[in-house]
Amino acid sequence: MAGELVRMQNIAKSYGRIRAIEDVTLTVREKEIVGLLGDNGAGKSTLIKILSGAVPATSGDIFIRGEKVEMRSTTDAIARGIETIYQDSALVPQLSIARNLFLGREPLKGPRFLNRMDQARMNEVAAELLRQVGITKNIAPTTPIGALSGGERQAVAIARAMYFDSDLIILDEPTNNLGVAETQGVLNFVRNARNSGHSCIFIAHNIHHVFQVVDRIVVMRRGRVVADAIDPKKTSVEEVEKVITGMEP
Ligand SMILES: Nc1ncnc2c1ncn2[C@@H]1O[C@H](COP(=O)(O)OP(=O)(O)OP(=O)(O)O)[C@@H](O)[C@H]1O
Repeated sequence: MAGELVRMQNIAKSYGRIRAIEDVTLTVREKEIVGLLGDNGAGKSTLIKILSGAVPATSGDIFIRGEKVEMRSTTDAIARGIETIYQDSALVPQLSIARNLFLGREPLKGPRFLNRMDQARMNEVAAELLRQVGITKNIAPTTPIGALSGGERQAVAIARAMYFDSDLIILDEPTNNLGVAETQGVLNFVRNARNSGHSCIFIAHNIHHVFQVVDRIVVMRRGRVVADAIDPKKTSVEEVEKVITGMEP
């Protein structure tokens, strides 16, 4: 079995007097796709915000490949190989696809002190990535992000995480507001992510989408993990719905 990539151990988070999550332990193995499910307010977003460095935990520890780490900012998390993709993920609509792919990590050309971006190289890599993530329509790397559909934007954000070789890609509701074909595109990217050696945490309200791509389902309810080893191949959507709502016998 593949090794453990991430372990969040006994994590708690309070916002003032509100306990958003309590004593949560979550692990993700190498090349594993974990589906994180739970009703509104169950604590899913809070948990992944802690892992992505966006908010600090009140208590608990995070380990990456067994080493204890501090996630003080999203930059810390990205440096540790954890990339989070939200709906409309930090892409700049006015900038081109190529510029968005390299945002903050642009390749340079000529002497370093001139700080000149290598536009041709960015376009070349972007064109190849667009092909890899299945944007086969004739979209040039110089197209502004603002001209793309929701699904195509997700594809660009996922391509970015894959190109910079993030170990763990967190997708928070990536299929929200997407059409059928675009949704299938995103689900394909997730499958490809595993095939190319990445791990994912996939959060979606649509359980059917989660069932299609994940290796294991974790369910949160009222700030706690109530199930963490559900195999989607061995259960039904209805059974998982019961766990989510707390209606199981
Ligand atoms: N910034 C905040 N300040 C105060 N309370 C918060 C804050 N963020 C989240 N909470 C509370 O923490 C709890 C967990 O919320 P969280 O957003 O993590 O749940 P979720 O499972 O992601 O829900 P959803 O599916 O609706 O996004 C909720 O009770 C929520 O109201």
